[in-house]
Amino acid sequence: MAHRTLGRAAARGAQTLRSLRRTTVSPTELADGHGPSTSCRNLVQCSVLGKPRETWRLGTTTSPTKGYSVVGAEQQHKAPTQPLPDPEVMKLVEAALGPLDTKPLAPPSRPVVIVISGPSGVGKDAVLNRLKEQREDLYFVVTATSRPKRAGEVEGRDYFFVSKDKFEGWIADNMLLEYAVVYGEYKGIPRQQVDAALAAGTDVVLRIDVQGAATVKRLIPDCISIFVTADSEDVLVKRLVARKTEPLDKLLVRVKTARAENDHIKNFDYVVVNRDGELDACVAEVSGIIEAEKARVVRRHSSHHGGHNHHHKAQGQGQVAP
Ligand SMILES: Nc1ncnc2c1ncn2[C@@H]1O[C@H](COP(=O)(O)OP(=O)(O)OP(=O)(O)O)[C@@H](O)[C@H]1O
Ligand SMILES: Nc1nc2c(ncn2[C@@H]2O[C@H](COP(=O)(O)O)[C@@H](O)[C@H]2O)c(=O)[nH]1
Repeated sequence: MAHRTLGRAAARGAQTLRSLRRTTVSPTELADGHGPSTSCRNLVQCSVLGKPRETWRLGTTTSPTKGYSVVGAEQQHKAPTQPLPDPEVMKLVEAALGPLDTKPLAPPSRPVVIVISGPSGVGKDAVLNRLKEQREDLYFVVTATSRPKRAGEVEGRDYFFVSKDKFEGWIADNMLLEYAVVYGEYKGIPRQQVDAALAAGTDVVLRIDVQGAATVKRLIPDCISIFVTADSEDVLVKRLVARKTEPLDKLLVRVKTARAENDHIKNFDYVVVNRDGELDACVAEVSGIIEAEKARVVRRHSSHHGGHNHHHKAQGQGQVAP
């Protein structure tokens, strides 16, 4: 699948970046033609010539006292050379044991459902939007709502915006995996999106409120649930106020709800703090959790099928008609 290939390429790129090492060269070394390598010198020269973006991308920093600190020197090094297997010995092994199997030794990981939840304004959308850019291997479900579209929101990207009547029709037709009334409006997960992605072997990400997370955990016990929180209540509320999407009365409801939601952290598998100004760190943590969970042997055992049996009627919560 094309997007899986892209995902693997992204992971390889991240690995390469992780393996980069910091080295230091002085301007004199550069002028002399010494230093780590030609392309590394070029990177530093970019910085000297005032192209900060080029050098920033590879993590280069400048130091007035020590010269120029460069990340990227190791990129020039070849992977350690592997000795070639002796063909004669290979023949002897195959003669003794029969043809060697080229199938992957690790069983493939079954697709997982990842639930991202947390209080309003904590940054769930911000985290997921960044994750989308990095992880083309994941499917991000677009949920449905009866809430009116906010300025800047796009149909089919942020939500499927539908009337209350239409939403209730979907409930009656069992088209929603989960639904709830959140801040007085219907929100629900179109079942078909989840089923299609899982059937294609793709991991699915759901961004839902805490009551929805509890419902999905009950329907899909082996889902990975992650509660995103902020540094403090003060930081959370400042974020919500700065977003300017709610009038004061509705904002107060969200803050009161956030207080109650925080008590539900214990029901989640993971809690991740989306620290102020450190969105990327939060995204990396979420991505790391997903990778670690997918590497768990229990998720790879082909005979284990726990979890994805969610084909009974959606259990809406707080089903007071909005
Ligand atoms: N790490 C961060 N540091 C500073 N600001 C952030 C951070 N993460 C998100 N924000 C900002 O906080 C605001 C709220 O974020 P966002 O809309 O993603 O929250 P949310 O959890 O999806 O909210 P809701 O549940 O109401 O949809 C946005 O203006 C966003 O840009
Ligand atoms: N239980 C569900 N909650 C959902 C779903 N889709 C979104 N949400 C959550 O609603 C709140 C408020 O969102 P907003 O866009 O009005 O600010 C937020 O916490 C979302 O995660 C869903 O399908 N089910």
